[in-house]
Amino acid sequence: MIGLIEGAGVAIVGAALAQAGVGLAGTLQRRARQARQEQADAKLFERRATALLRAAEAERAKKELSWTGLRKFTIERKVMEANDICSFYLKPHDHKPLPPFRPGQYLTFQLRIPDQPKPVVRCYSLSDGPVNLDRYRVTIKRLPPPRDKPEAPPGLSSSYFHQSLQEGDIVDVRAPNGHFYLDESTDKPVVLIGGGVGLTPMLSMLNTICETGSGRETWFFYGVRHGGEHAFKEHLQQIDRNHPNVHVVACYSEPREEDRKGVDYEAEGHVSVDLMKQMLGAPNYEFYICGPPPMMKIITEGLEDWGVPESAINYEAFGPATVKKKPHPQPAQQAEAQAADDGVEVEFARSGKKVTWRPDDGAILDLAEANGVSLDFGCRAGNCGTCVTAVKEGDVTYLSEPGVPPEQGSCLSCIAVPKSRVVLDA
Ligand SMILES: NC(=O)C1=CN([C@@H]2O[C@H](COP(=O)(O)OP(=O)(O)OC[C@H]3O[C@@H](n4cnc5c(N)ncnc54)[C@H](OP(=O)(O)O)[C@@H]3O)[C@@H](O)[C@H]2O)C=CC1
Repeated sequence: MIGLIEGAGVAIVGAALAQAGVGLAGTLQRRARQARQEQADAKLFERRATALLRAAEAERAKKELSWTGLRKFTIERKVMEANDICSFYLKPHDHKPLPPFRPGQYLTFQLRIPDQPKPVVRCYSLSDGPVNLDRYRVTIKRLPPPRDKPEAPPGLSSSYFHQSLQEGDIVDVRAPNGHFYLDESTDKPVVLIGGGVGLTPMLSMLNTICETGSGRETWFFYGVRHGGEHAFKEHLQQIDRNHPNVHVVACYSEPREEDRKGVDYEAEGHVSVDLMKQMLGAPNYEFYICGPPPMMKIITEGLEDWGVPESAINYEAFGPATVKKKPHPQPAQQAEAQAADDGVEVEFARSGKKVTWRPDDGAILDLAEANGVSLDFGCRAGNCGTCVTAVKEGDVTYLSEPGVPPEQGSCLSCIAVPKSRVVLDA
């Protein structure tokens, strides 16, 4: 009996110990989880605090070091990155420090090109991060004639950069500018999308994410035709290898025989929203896009259809066919929109031309060019002010917010559209 009781006692104590053991293990596991969570929170807090400090310091340095008007820069180095794509490393000729910029911003150049009656203004994205700032870098593709118009001249300023400007030459440059830049105040997962030389601002963002040690989940989808056009290949593959939070996906639309899938590139075809759906699963990312206009249009629309809110889609467009987001007119704007659909008269007074504008014609600058009226332009994004044109009659509205609003009675023709009949001094 005693033996039985003793046996039962041992069993009870054993069970109690086992239970205590389970309880202890559970407690230890909970504590370990808690400690890991606290560690992760502390890391996140540290990263955010560092990012905020860096942003405040950058803002201070920018105010102190930025310049107005033109500043002289020496082309220190020219580096070919792929067929027809060249990087230009620019050192300030005055040897003074450079202001930081936001990853995604661009420089505006005022070029004195022989045989051109006026200085030519062009904007090129900075292609490196703003972390080690002893020089700026822009990467420029020598623009060939359009594929469907081989007889047209190649890009004026990109040819000048590639063929005429040499190491040691001096160029006039305005301070970094632009509204398209990476939001560094958040840790939200981000998707960068680049096409062709449109990879330049994305590279600036990607380098910043890596150089600042941000642990932010980052995807970079970019498309080129083949290995011959694959600029920064080794650099991007190295980033993909060395940063577990960063995933780089290269797509070739026309791979050559020697291009190896899985080695040189990851996917065949265009960068597409379908590919992103496969690889990302869900659309809860911040998206940044820069590339050829048809790519920007199709991807922007695809992302909206996938449920990405408009506020999470950021894009850069230099060039005539900017992305036109789906309009959501207020009732009061319906009549105006309808009138615009029916056509609005635009008169270029000095050229003696009257033409009808419809929404598909794009900005007034695009309309002018399509009708043989020559207007000056620079950034084609409403920032540099080169395209300012006097409005003699009527009123305009803008496709995107002007960087610097023009004087009363003038408009930025590169992003302006007529509200009603307008007469322009052009
Ligand atoms: N900061 C900025 O705003 C900058 C903007 N850019 C812009 O980037 C553009 C890049 O030009 P470029 O290098 O000549 O580009 P490419 O014409 O070489 O095109 C690059 C890649 O994009 C592909 N592509 C074409 N259409 C689509 C589409 N609908 N969807 C997905 N992919 C597509 C092309 O495929 P395919 O073989 O079918 O042609 C090609 O693989 C320029 O138009 C310029 O305006 C460039 C630099 C800076």
